[in-house]
Amino acid sequence: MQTAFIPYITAGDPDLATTAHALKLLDACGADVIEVGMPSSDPYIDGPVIQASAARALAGGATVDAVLSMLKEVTPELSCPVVLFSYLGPIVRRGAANFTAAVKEAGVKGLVVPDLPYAETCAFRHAARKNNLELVLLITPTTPSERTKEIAQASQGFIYVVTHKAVAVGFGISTPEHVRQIAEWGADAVIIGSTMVKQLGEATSPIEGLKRLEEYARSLKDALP
Ligand SMILES: O=P(O)(O)OC[C@@H](O)[C@@H](O)c1c[nH]c2ccccc12
Repeated sequence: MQTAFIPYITAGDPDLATTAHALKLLDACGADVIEVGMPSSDPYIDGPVIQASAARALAGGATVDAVLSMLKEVTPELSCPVVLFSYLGPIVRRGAANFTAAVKEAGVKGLVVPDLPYAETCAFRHAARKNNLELVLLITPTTPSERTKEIAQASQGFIYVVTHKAVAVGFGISTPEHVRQIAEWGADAVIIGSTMVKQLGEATSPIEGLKRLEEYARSLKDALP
């Protein structure tokens, strides 16, 4: 079994033109899915690296519309699917129906809404399904097992950790050695967020950042069997 490589980047960090390049580059490096984060002003579920990255993206003018129009341009050129991470705020402001339609229009295949309470997923799933978008749900090792079963059944595409379907493991994965080890456990996918974001965020220029991102992404992809 092959373990899929799923890098995460924040849209608009440091600017949307760089994100467009980064998407093409990660696709060329063999990403199997790319997670794109919609920058949020209160990304409270994210760790410090991605929070800082979202702040830079917002300071650089990455609005919801600007992010979606960048994605609309770029997704036709990618061979791998893009999954959008968005907090509930922008979705509620636009309305679930409008938001999911705009996301679909941008060529996005799936949606992760980390602060969507499970109890609310039903209505939301309906809007997502109408637009052919897969709604990926998350569970943690402390989710009670009954609830885990329910969520695993409701999740589409993959579940962001457990049973019956593709299992994607994420949080704290940063080195080729980690990636190799997770592939040995038999996970269907590994997700790398913070350290991916650092390659762009710690660089002195977008060009240097894209170069670092490419080298880093290749080193992880090469570590997979
Ligand atoms: O950053 P890490 O430790 O590599 O973990 C991935 C995680 O950040 C990424 O999948 C992610 C980005 N935004 C999120 C919001 C909720 C859950 C997960 C995420």
